[in-house]
Amino acid sequence: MGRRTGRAGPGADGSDLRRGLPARGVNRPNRSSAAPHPPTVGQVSSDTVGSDHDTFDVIVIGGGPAGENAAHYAIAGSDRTAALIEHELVGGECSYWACMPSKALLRPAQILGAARHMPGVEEKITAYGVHVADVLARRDAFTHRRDDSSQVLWADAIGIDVLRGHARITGRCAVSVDGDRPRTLRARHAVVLATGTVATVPDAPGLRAALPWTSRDATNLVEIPRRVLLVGGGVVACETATWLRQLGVEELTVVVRGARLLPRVEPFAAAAVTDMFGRHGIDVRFRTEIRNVARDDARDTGIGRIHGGPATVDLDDGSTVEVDEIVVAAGRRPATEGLGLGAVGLEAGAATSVDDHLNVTGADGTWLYAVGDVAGRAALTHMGKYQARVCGDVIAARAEGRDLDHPRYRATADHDQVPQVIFTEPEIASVGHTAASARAAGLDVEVLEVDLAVAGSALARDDFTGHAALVVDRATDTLAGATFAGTEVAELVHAATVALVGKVPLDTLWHAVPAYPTVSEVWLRLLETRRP
Ligand SMILES: Cc1cc2nc3c(=O)[nH]c(=O)nc-3n(C[C@H](O)[C@H](O)[C@H](O)COP(=O)(O)OP(=O)(O)OC[C@H]3O[C@@H](n4cnc5c(N)ncnc54)[C@H](O)[C@@H]3O)c2cc1C
Ligand SMILES: NC(=O)c1ccc[n+]([C@@H]2O[C@H](COP(=O)([O-])OP(=O)(O)OC[C@H]3O[C@@H](n4cnc5c(N)ncnc54)[C@H](O)[C@@H]3O)[C@@H](O)[C@H]2O)c1
Repeated sequence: MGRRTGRAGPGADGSDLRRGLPARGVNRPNRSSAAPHPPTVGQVSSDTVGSDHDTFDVIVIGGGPAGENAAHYAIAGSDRTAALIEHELVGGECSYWACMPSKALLRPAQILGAARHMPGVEEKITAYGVHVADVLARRDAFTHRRDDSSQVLWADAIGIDVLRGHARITGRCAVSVDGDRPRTLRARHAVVLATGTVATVPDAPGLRAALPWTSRDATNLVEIPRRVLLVGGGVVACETATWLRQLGVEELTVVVRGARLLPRVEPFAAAAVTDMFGRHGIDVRFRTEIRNVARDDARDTGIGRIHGGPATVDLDDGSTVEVDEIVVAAGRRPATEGLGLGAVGLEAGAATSVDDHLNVTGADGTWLYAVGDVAGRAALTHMGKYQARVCGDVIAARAEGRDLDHPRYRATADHDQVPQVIFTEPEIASVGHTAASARAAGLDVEVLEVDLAVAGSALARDDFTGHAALVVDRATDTLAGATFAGTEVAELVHAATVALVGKVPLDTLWHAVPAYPTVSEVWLRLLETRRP
């Protein structure tokens, strides 16, 4: 594809310029036959997927949410060209294997839970659980059954060339791509690493040979094992335990190396999830690791299918558990293996770090950037897309000779302003510091805490419970962090993010009056705790 002019200018986010296309994947999927069908703009042909141009203004390696947005922002409103190189599916981990399928699996049981606690509705559904086949079908609709053609269509429509194959840096501004048509590309302005992370499997004897599930199997499950051993106590492990139990896993044992679940959230929030696991009969073993795994009949039966016969797992608490599947959720490592970092003086296969312009530290000059999980900051889709927007804007500014003396050219939100929602039962929505991390960072903080019990929460559903905490920096009387743990609290966190990023003093927040009767009235209760 050659140079183009007159493209749409940058919007607030990559998604809003997918004009005329069904929003999907990391943004909003085209998920039912009722959804609009893509118009016949920019038909993708084999010529488009792999053009003959070898020089691009910008080369992005990795077509996940971060890579897509970086490419988009770097060229939007200009005649610059971009290549987006992807060795699997355009849309990345988030669209097919992580955020989208996992949240699609979790939501139906949440709705059922709400209905079960709503007089006038509960009488109709008490006896029923989720309909597993329909839940899996809805999940498949959200992941487009791992067909990325509409993502490619979007890229093509806005002037990004999608190249299929594994990319490797071969020198400054030089990238080779293997695949059907191996070629070497050159970048005029920038190369962006957006390769994400891959799941790690601990080195316990017999574990790898047992072919355990990783998060890819758990999010794309097609068979529901009756007995599962889940390894890990982080976000992936806790969300996975939630949907496995909801979908009918009968015996679920969670092996946690540390002393608690979710070590990076407020202790009260982690304790609420632990309590809920207990109530659902999930057996959580803290300070425990796998000592040995034996599985005679391990077979690669495919993603989300049970990988052979029963496995016998010896744990270092002296117990033995027999299960039908093992799920490993024990963390991830940056996808930098075989990426050629060694060719430009960086450590081959190692993690990268970046400065606030998203330039890779240790690289010679400003041509090499990293965004998303591989950048080593917050491993979250929204933060990767944010970094990508900053990175794309920086590339554009440098290409056009503009100076970078403007806040939009620095990824400052990566520092202590990161929001996250953990979609467990209860949900945990947080931004910024916990009380402990604030104190560890040297802040003098006051913590305001209340239970989530206002008219809005009582009206929302009969079993609404939760707890909220604001971490207040005494020096500025502004928020350093906020955590909400409770029923459907996800949407509460953005108000906290705005207050934190905007450095709104608490005296000013008093005048931000929450509407009645909404769950947001918890803000009033929190501020009331400070009244003399
Ligand atoms: C189970 C699970 C659930 C999650 N849920 C959430 C959630 O609810 N909310 C949230 O914010 N985050 C969530 N995350 C995290 C989220 O998935 C990541 O933060 C996000 O996918 C990172 O985007 P990325 O573009 O940096 O990388 P990725 O999405 O991993 O994309 C990287 C792409 O690069 C490609 N690639 C890698 N190396 C090469 C190469 N050498 N050549 C060509 N292509 C290459 C890969 O194939 C991939 O498509 C979840 C993660 C998991 C595992
Ligand atoms: N809703 C969301 O925002 C969401 C959902 C899923 C994942 N994510 C993000 O994806 C990233 C990856 O999440 P994750 O949960 O895979 O990683 P993680 O690093 O957060 O958690 C991994 C856990 O596994 C444990 N562990 C490691 N080795 C072990 C072993 N040998 N035995 C037992 N336990 C072991 C660790 O102690 C840790 O608690 C995180 O940044 C997370 O925030 C976000």
